[in-house]
Amino acid sequence: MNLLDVDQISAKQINDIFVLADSLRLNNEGSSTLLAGKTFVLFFPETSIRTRVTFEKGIKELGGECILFPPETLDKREALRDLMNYLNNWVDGIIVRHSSYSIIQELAAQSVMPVINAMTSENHPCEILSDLYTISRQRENFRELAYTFVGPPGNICRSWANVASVMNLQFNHVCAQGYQLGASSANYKFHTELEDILVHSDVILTDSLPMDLQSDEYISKYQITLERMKMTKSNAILNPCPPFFRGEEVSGDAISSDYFVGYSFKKNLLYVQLAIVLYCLMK
Ligand SMILES: NC(=O)NCCC[C@H](N)C(=O)O
Repeated sequence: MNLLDVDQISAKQINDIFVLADSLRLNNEGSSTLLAGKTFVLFFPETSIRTRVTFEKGIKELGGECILFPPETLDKREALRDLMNYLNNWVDGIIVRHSSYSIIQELAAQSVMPVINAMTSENHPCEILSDLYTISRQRENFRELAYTFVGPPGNICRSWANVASVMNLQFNHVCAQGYQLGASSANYKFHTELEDILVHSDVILTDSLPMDLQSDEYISKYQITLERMKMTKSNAILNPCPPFFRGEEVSGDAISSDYFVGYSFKKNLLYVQLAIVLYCLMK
């Protein structure tokens, strides 16, 4: 199977991926040859760091091989259908970061092997599944928490909204008027007043700001500062999507505080992405 976005898999499948990630994390014996003889083609821009390091490291640790191309390789004149029908001869999986989600969907439609979306402009399923996995292993009541995303309705916001609807989570989106992701639902509520919703929030999520939101007016109203984090529920956490920018969507004092869950929070990207690879190969 493919992993194109979180709203294309079920809550049970997400749970199965999380259980697989547990066993990889706890380093079950014999796992080191699970991908022996398997070859993965990766399409990543040179600027990708975390997602690529963890996919490549994980695949190699389980005995698999990675062949890396820049995503522009997919923008050549050759029809993707032709490219995929050649790759189908030799390759066991495709992992692709490309701005265009429709290119990834087209690759998947032509592929006999799993295609995994490693981020598009529309969505970022692997990152969000990894974040939710980490929260779920730190907080047993993760399904009852209030998740508040403050920022643009981009790829990170959209994948959080999608996972919220699959897992039936309470997801708040806070941004300026006009930046709503979609209609309100049981799992998606849009707000323009940050302070009003912080008091009901357990997990604060951010993404970097596009140019049109990098104004003093927006930043003073919506930046996550230490003072604002103090308004949240007890035990609340701040999980900014990297790369994050101090002085823009988050303040330096919020990042230096105990609310920031830290760099180790992303450690599970390695296990969750590998679990996704193994799960997609099995199904
Ligand atoms: N760690 C990552 O994979 N970063 C995600 C960056 C998300 C950001 N909205 C972007 O599209 O560049």
